[in-house]
Amino acid sequence: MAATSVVVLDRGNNTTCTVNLFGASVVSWRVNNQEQLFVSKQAIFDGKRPIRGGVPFVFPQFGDWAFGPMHGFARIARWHVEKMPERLPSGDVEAVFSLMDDDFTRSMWHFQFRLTYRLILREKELHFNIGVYNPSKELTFSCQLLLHTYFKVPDVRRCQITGLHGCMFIDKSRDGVMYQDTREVVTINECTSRIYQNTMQEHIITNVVSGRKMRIQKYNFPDTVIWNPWADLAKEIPDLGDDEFPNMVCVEAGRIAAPIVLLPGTAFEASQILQVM
Ligand SMILES: O=P(O)(O)OC[C@H]1O[C@H](O)[C@H](O)[C@@H](O)[C@@H]1O
Repeated sequence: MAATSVVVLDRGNNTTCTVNLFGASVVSWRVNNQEQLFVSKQAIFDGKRPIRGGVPFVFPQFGDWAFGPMHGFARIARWHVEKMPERLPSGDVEAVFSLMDDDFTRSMWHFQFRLTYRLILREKELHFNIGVYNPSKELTFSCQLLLHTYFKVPDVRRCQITGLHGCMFIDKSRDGVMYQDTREVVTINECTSRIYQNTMQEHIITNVVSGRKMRIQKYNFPDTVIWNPWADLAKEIPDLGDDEFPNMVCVEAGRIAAPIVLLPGTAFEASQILQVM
């Protein structure tokens, strides 16, 4: 399989979702021809480095990892197509991807696992359904899971994000200490890297493409990471243009603070729905 193999879900009316099998990274979501996701112009598609933008799949570790690459191996592993895009009776289009342990994953993480990733493209929505299964007969594992969604925005300084009011967060861009956000809506005006805990089930981001709003609904994803590198850090990221940071905001639904613990033979499910309002 070539490094850049893609699968396209096409709902008609120029509404499509493109998935790169490298990492099962969603690299495009167009609604009526309007791209909703940010992918850097400098993104590298070499089948080795994670793709800068879209929706990288973070598993089994969020952030730095002693045993493997930053944000785990799922975003740099070759996924399988479990089910090619298929039109449902509703007219929506569904595709299913999977990742199992192999020599590559076991070289970093000595556990058997199976991930299933079901995407459903609706008229103005994209559904992400994730299953994590532990097929082992003896071993329990714990893991983190996150969808590192990069939303495309005309100017991040004009975005407001709801659903974080009163939440505790770890500020990775400062000292990793815990703070509480008392703002009704969150705005971003500097380098931001925060892990908010026990966030609301729904976030709304204002001023995404065409001045519209984006609704994020999440299930079994108690945490939300907000990330924008801003000007100085952007210069240090080789696969991100120096002037691109205003056009992206990462709002990432995940399970970070309390990792998923899977006993032998058990499974975990989580999902996210993105909706253009
Ligand atoms: O550059 P990456 O490995 O893709 O990570 C990009 C960013 O992801 C998350 O949002 C983290 O909170 C940040 O600390 C990290 O810099």
